[in-house]
Amino acid sequence: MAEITLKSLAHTYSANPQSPQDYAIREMNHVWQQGGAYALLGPSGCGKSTLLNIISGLLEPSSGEVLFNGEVVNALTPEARNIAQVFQFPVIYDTMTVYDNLAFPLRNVKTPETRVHERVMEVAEVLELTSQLKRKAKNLTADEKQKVSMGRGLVRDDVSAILFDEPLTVIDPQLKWTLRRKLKEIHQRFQITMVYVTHDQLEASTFADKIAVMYEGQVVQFGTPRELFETPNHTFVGYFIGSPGMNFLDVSARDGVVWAGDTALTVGQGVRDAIEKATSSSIKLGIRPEFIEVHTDPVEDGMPAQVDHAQDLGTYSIVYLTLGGISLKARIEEDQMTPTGKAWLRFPDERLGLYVDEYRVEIDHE
Ligand SMILES: Nc1ncnc2c1ncn2[C@@H]1O[C@H](COP(=O)(O)OP(=O)(O)OP(=O)(O)O)[C@@H](O)[C@H]1O
Repeated sequence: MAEITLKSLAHTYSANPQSPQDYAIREMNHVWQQGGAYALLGPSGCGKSTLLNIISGLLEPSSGEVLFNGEVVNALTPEARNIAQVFQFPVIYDTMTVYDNLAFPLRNVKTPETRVHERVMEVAEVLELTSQLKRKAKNLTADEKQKVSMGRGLVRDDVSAILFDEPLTVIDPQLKWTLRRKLKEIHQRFQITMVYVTHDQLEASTFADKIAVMYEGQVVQFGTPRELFETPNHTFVGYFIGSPGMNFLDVSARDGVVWAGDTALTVGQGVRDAIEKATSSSIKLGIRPEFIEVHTDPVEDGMPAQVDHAQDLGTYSIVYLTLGGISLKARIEEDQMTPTGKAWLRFPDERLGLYVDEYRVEIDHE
């Protein structure tokens, strides 16, 4: 098992990189601690697979170092790094039985047969493959094949880490839910460092204790699911995490008033001071749909908004609003009145995030 450190790591596929956009991984420093359950979350093309392949040794980084327990492993092959990797699509031997497929990684490192049997039976049980062990892999369904592929990744308990690259893509939605829980269970049982790549926030939150959110080749935040929700460090995290994502308003301060376009916002002194202090031309206030107070009647400090429409999602509704010229989404619970025509909004100060040049800055709420 290993702690994995990425030191000044960068990667480009371009022979002649000219700008940061030419890098699939922009220079980063990052540590995956030994025994942690991590997710690497981000949209398509942000560099997740590139990073995973650099860690496993399938790809050599353009610059920087990968360290396992403090030792540089850049020159080591994937086998020498002792990493197990589970890919999006099954990697199994069709002509072998399920048992032999699961046993393969262990036999490959000359594990005694009694131990092979123990581990194969243990992993088969967790993945509910026990009744399939004698079947030839080629006769399995796509779901079953991927379970075997995952089992092959999980069967060795002496690996440095297990890397999963969107392993549930081909799995039926109902089974996905079960397998995510199983993976978590396996992690708790074996305490192996696991990094799980996905573009699905739900998948990341169910599996991982901590999530690294990637955007344009950078880890823009590394935190618990709760931290990513409550205090996104970057506008992208605010937008990407949550359903729907965070609302952002371009703001400026003039004559002691905070403006979003031509609309004066009612915000506290701390927020106003922080906006006045910011020197950039890119200043945004962020507020989650869950935290906007929506009133059906005028309230003190309530900002009048137009209600465009509401979407009833069963236990809650999403209300689409326009404040000044700005579109906002608010989430209201089922016991709350859904406004029609007009609503009055309040932004609780402690729920507002201030973003300067896309990164969150502290607000002094005193
Ligand atoms: N072999 C390659 N040659 C050239 N460019 C590549 C190669 N592999 C990836 N890229 C580019 O590098 C960037 C990062 O790709 P990568 O596959 O790592 O992202 P990702 O987050 O894993 O995306 P996805 O979820 O779609 O797999 C993208 O712009 C991609 O087009």
